[in-house]
This record gives sequence, C-alpha cells and structure tokens, in this order.
Amino acid sequence: MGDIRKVLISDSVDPKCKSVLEAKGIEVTLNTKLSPAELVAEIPNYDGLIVRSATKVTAEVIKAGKNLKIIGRAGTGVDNIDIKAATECGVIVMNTPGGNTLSAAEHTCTLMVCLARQVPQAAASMREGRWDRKKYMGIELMGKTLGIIGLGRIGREVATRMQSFGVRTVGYDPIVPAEAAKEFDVEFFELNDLWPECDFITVHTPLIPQTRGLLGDETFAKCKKGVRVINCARGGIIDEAALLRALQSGQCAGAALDVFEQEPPQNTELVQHPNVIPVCHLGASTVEAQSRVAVEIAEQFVDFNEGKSLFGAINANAMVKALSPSAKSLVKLGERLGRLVEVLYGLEACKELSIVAQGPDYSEAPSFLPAAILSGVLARDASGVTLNLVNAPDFAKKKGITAKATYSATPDARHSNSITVSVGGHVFGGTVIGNFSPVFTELDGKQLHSPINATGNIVIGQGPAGSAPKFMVTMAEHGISTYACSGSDGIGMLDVSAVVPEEVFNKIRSLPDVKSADML
Ligand SMILES: NC(=O)c1ccc[n+]([C@@H]2O[C@H](COP(=O)([O-])OP(=O)(O)OC[C@H]3O[C@@H](n4cnc5c(N)ncnc54)[C@H](O)[C@@H]3O)[C@@H](O)[C@H]2O)c1
Ligand SMILES: O=C(O)[C@H](O)COP(=O)(O)O
Repeated sequence: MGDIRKVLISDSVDPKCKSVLEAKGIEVTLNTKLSPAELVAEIPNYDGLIVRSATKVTAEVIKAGKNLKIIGRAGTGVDNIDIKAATECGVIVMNTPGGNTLSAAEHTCTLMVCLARQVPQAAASMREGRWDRKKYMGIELMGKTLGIIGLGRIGREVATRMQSFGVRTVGYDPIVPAEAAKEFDVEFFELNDLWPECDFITVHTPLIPQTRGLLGDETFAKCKKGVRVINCARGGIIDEAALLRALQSGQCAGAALDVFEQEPPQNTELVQHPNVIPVCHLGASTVEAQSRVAVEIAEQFVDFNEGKSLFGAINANAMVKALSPSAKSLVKLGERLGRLVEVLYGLEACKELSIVAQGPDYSEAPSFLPAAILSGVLARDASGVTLNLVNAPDFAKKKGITAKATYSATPDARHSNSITVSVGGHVFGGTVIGNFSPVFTELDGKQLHSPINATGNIVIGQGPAGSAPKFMVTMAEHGISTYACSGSDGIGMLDVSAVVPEEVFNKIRSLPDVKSADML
C-alpha cells in the first residue's frame, strides 16, 4: 500500500470507482452534497480527492488539504481544478482523457443533426399542443461544410462520424499538421481562412486564454451568414454575449450548447432564444462513459499507489520515472544530497547545480534527480510547504536556481551506479545499496572510506582534523551515540542515534576552530 489510504469522492461518479479503490484496501467516502466551506473543512482528512466538473477544487481547498497528495478528475476537462495551486502544494492532478471521448463526439453529432432539423424545438411545440409542420423546415447535411476547431480526440471522432452524412470536414488545430488532418479526411485551414468556409462550426479545444472567445463578434462577422455553431467543449470558447447578438441579427442561424460560461447558465436570454438548443452539460453522461472514467480514475490511483505508473498525471513530469522502490530510494538520496550542499554552503551558493548520474541502472535518473535535489536544497526555505518532485522545480525557478543533470553509462571507479551533485566546484556523491539504502560516498571530491547512511540522523560539521571525536564526546554527554563517522579535508559526517538539540550544537560550535555544525 502506498500513500493513498483515504479518498473522498465529491461528485456523482459511477459506484465502480469506489469498488475498485476499496478492493485495494483504500477507504472511500462518497459525499456529493458538500458545500464549498464543508469541502474545505473535510479535505484535511483525505489523501486523495476524486471529482467530475461540479466540484470546484479551488486554491483554498488545496491549501486546506494538508494530507492531500492526489486529485483525480473522472473525465477530461480540468478547468474546475486550480492546477497552479495544486502544483505549488506538490499535489498531483490526473484525469482520464479518453474515457468519455466517444460519448462527447456522439453528443456533438446529435446536436448538429438537431440544429439542422430543430428536433428539440419541434418536440417542445408538440408538447404544447401544436402541429407546426411549416415552422420547422430544416436543412440537409449532405454537402454542407463543418468546421472543426480543435482536432484532438473528440474533434477527430466528430469528423469521421459526420463524413458518413456526406458532410465536408475542414478544421484547424495549432499542433496538428495538415498532412495529419488529411489522414482523417479533414482539410486543414488556417483560422482566418476557415470561417467563411463553414455552414456549421464545432469547437473541441480546452478553455485556455487562447481559446476564450474564439468565436466572438469579430469572428462571427467573418462567417457565412446563417452559420450554425455547436459548443460541446467548454463554456466561454464561444462568447455568449456575441453569440446572442449574432443570433439576433441572423448572422448565426442556430446554436447548440452543451456547456456554458457559468453552469447552470445565468444568460437566460441566450438559453430561451428559439434558435438555441441548450443542454445541461450532458456530453459525458452515458452509462458507458461514466463506467469507463470511474474505473479508469480508480485504477490510475491504484497504479500510482502501487508504484506502477502515473498515467493521466498532468502536473508531475519529474515523477513519472520515479515510482519504483529503487527510484524512490534514489529520490531520497537526491533530497539528502541537496540538503547537504545547502547546509554546508547556503542557498546563495547553490544557484547552479550540476548533477551527474552514472552507471547502467541510473539511465532514467536525470528525469527526476534535479527535482529531488532541488527539494533538498530548498527545504529550509519553503515557508512551511513540503517540497516534492511536483512543486520543487517551480519553487526553484522562482528563486532563480537551476539544476541540470547528465547521464553517463560508464560507472565511476568505485560504484557500479552513482550520482554526484556539484556546486561551485564542490562535488558530493552517493549511491543506493541494494534497492533501499541510500548512502553518501563522496564529500567535497573525496571518496569516504566507508559510506554513510543518508537517511539517518546526520550531523555535518566543518572543522580541523580531529574534531569528530570531540563532537562525539559532547553528544555522548547528552546521551547521543554515534553509529558511524566519516569525513575528509575539514568536513565530517556522523550518523547519530537522535536529532541533536540546539543547546548541544551550541557546545559543539564553541569547540576550538569548529566552523560549523548542523543537523542535515
Ligand atoms: N461536454 C462534455 O461533457 C465534454 C466531454 C469531454 C470533453 N469535453 C471537453 O472537450 C474539449 C476537447 O476534449 P478532447 O478530449 O478532444 O481534448 P484533446 O486534448 O484531445 O484535444 C484538444 C485539441 O485542441 C487543440 N487546441 C488547443 N488550442 C487550440 C486553439 N487555440 N485553436 C484550435 N485548437 C486548439 C489542441 O491542440 C488539441 O489537439 C475539452 O475542453 C474537454 O474538456 C467536454
Ligand atoms: O470534460 C469533461 O470530461 C466533460 O465536460 C464531462 O464533465 P462531467 O464529468 O462533469 O460530465
């Protein structure tokens, strides 16, 4: 069992999610009725949180989650989660990106067909006792052009489905080359050229600054008169006020909206417009999609807990290769080496860290060692935030600290695998013995005659040769014994039986010629 023992599910997620987690011994609470304030009060009791789009996982919630390690989104969009705050607090965020793709694509196609034939409006009018055959004259889809903005998972599935109606599909996506779009029969257009081509436009992008208001007054004006639009992605990609104006002027002949700038929507004039088909965010609401995303997020939590994978994580690059027990030991060693150089030379001297991983087993280490070492270097400067592989790189950036790692397959002369970190010409190193025992092996460029356990209570001191026995005597007078001692050229390292109290350190520091003495 890993670190995730208690999980809160705060949205209505398929019960399979709870079952998969509980089968692995994880305690699960399902509570979909928490107010924002109640969530803030409850969250400290949990290691993990699972949501859909209803729960707003704000910075306040994340900061209150003192034990929170992971937030899972049973679905795609993570705009209801404050990713920046999660990253700063070292909390992993993951989603299940593909689980509801087909349902969202089918829903988009359904809405497009409804726009062409006004089926929802006709059904509503019949329920009101009318038989308005003339009013609901539709258009055929055959031969019409659909513009797809965002050619990711859903955009492509929409394209291939609508092609079966004889619809010509054109599209734009900043990261999809024209040749790749051609493979699923989408003609690529730059955005400016795309607008006048389309009878229908559907958006399938995330809501990010570049896509907010993508369809607005300016772009509606570039469209064919009578264009119909669909938003099954996120409210705000189509500017609601501009859409209402385009509907009122007839520039837009119809809009099908599954998502809104505010949910439930506040813009009632838009929702009530006769040419709008409003739907209460149902893109992913199918039995199949809900079952899939529920199982997927639970299995992703379990895999993370068991050190198998970090599939679906969107803010934990440095962690992806650091899940195995041996990698975890190497992360620990990295943290301790980082701490060692900071304790000896201070933060200012640690602005540029150069890291080398050597030996056949450490080829993946450069992907996570910089973050591990940085979390040690910055540990005393993080104002109460616990640093880890998720948040240390961001913290370091803010402090102007860089860490670069290189890899060499050739082992060093003494160890088959080793890591070193250098600051200002001072080199410190270590290795992991077996899979679980991180040890220091090199102090300021000198190999230690015997390695020192890097996870123990380590005292590090600087002073003249012969200082170490005096350190030991002083600590022994206060009941602290020394398990191991090693050192070189003025730096000594002692593995001791307990954390040394400040008053004892003060005695040690007052010994003749001792430059420094600290707990690591
Ligand atoms: N309505 C629902 O219930 C529902 C269900 C699932 C997903 N969604 C939403 O649908 C959207 C798409 O999901 P997906 O799984 O296809 O995502 P995806 O990541 O597979 O695809 C999104 C695509 O948008 C592209 N993109 C980014 N910026 C762009 C820009 N400025 N212009 C054009 N394209 C841009 C990306 O390059 C990417 O290819 C997301 O917003 C997601 O939250 C909604
Ligand atoms: O981004 C998504 O996955 C969809 O918008 C679905 O949201 P939901 O899980 O709240 O239905």
